[in-house]
Amino acid sequence: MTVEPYAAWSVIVPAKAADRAKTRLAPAYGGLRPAMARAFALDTIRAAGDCDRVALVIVVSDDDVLADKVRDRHAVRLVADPGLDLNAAIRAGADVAPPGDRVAVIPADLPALTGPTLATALSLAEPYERAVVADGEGVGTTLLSARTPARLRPAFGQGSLGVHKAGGAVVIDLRTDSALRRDVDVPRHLTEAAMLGVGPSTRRVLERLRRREETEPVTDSASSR
Ligand SMILES: Nc1nc2c(ncn2[C@@H]2O[C@H](COP(=O)(O)OP(=O)(O)OP(=O)(O)O)[C@@H](O)[C@H]2O)c(=O)[nH]1
Ligand SMILES: C=C(OP(=O)(O)O)C(=O)O
Repeated sequence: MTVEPYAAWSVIVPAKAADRAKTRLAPAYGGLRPAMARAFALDTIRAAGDCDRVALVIVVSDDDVLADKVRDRHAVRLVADPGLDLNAAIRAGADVAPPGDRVAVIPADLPALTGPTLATALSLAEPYERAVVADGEGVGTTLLSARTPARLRPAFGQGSLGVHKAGGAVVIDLRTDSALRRDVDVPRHLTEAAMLGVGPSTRRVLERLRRREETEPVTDSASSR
């Protein structure tokens, strides 16, 4: 009997430089925001690297600290950010993916993602020319895949799920509480990700946050919020 080998996947992870990333978290977490953004990226990259379906993780970023932490990891390739926008960064990643590999892109803000969860999504996406996973709100995109890098055609941005569906991407129906659907844009999302269980880098930042909250005096106005 001939057993078909599993397809090899390249997974692109675009990550904004941490000093500019995750600005919607700034009001809640202040000075910890850059460390938090970088920790989400590190845990997302770790999960992609842990996924047994993934042959290559392509990290597109200008974040030097992040680059130093991942450059020696097995099967990670670093690509410079073209400095335009998210879709241009993804296209720069797709340009270096092996042309015969299936390719997927996930945002770098999935701190609860694990290798097996990503493997399940990639297996479900495999039969399709293009496939998409919806974020927890069912509006944005947390995974876009294509049979070849040239066919990825990323259209991330507000309401991207609808745009990707209109472009023919088939929706991969994961449970709403899948870690692959819990991107962290606002503080409530971080609470939800923490309940799912985040990776080690994000755990360390949450521990710093807890210590900071313990040492900060609670004022009357703060306690009444
Ligand atoms: N390399 C790269 N990554 C990007 C760029 N824009 C967004 N991203 C990444 O794409 C993912 C999804 O983007 P957003 O959720 O909008 O992240 P963000 O822009 O850091 O967050 P906000 O400032 O709160 O809007 C995040 O992991 C970002 O780091 C870009 O221009 N270049
Ligand atoms: C960029 C996107 O969304 P967000 O900024 O909400 O993560 C998207 O879902 O395409």
